[in-house]
Amino acid sequence: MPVALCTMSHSPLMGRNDPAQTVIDDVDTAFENARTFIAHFAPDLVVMFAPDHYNGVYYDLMPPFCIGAAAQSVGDYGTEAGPLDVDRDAAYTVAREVLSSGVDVAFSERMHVDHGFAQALQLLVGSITAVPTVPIFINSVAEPLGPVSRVRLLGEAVGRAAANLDKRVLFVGSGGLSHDPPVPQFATAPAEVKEKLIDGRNPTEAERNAREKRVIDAGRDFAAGVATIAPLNPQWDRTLLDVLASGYLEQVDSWTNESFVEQAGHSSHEVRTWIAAYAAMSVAGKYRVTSTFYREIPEWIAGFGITTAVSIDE
Ligand SMILES: O=C(O)CCc1cccc(O)c1O
Ligand SMILES: [Fe+2]
Repeated sequence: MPVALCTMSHSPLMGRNDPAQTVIDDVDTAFENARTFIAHFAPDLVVMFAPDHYNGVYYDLMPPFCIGAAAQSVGDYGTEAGPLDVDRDAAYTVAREVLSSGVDVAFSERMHVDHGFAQALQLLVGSITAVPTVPIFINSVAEPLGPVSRVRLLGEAVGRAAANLDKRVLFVGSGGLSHDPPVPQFATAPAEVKEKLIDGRNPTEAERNAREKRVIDAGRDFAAGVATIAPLNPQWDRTLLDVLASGYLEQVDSWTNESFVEQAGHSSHEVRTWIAAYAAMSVAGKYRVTSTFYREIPEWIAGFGITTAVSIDE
């Protein structure tokens, strides 16, 4: 069965701190093209890699990776809340293959996910229940992180599992590219924030609003050039897009986690989701990137990219 790929940046600042209308129009067109691509491919299953931002997964038990056999969206930033339409059988099959490969992935019968999953599903397929999904969490914010080579191996193992599902599988990666939104860091957080990073599920409405306001304010300051967060790095982003399109994904193995932070900001680790998706795609043979959108969008605190790809031997 054929496989296809769509990777995209997400940003909950979309619609909350918008750039010029021409930029929005360009992004809308790119998403429209991605939706057309996906509709044409007609996936039976979405296998989706996405991060979390201390809305669903916390330091009480922080896995590097987790496959969900069932998942709940927390509905942060006005995204759709409630259960995703998870294909449990496919999730178990994928988990078995990944574990057999020696990648020690966590597994959940009630994974909690945030805008990293929900916004992408809503933008690409319309809702969190539109297409059966296997959600795969990739820790992209909570230190310590393993080497990015492990993410590539995770992606390959997922790709092998997908090949045995007898389904048209769309691999999705959600996150990145270069960006440094004000996500708290455990090491430097004050005690009360530390506690929220360990066990912050079900925040009060006031707590959620305060968190979201902090990020929205940061977006406003960043676009005005007065924020203290790291700049976007379009050159780094373009290099990453080139590496992913080249098919020679082992190149990322030499990229240290420190280099991601130094060159592209703390949340650039979210491109782990793109690396995993492309690695999964690579298992089916050579692939061709069929569309690439890229634009720096400081208002959304994102080097903002959208790509689609198909197998060449399809
Ligand atoms: O609320 C948060 O913790 C971060 C929100 C956020 C902002 C910009 C780009 C992102 O990828 C993102 O996730
Ligand atoms: Fe994010």
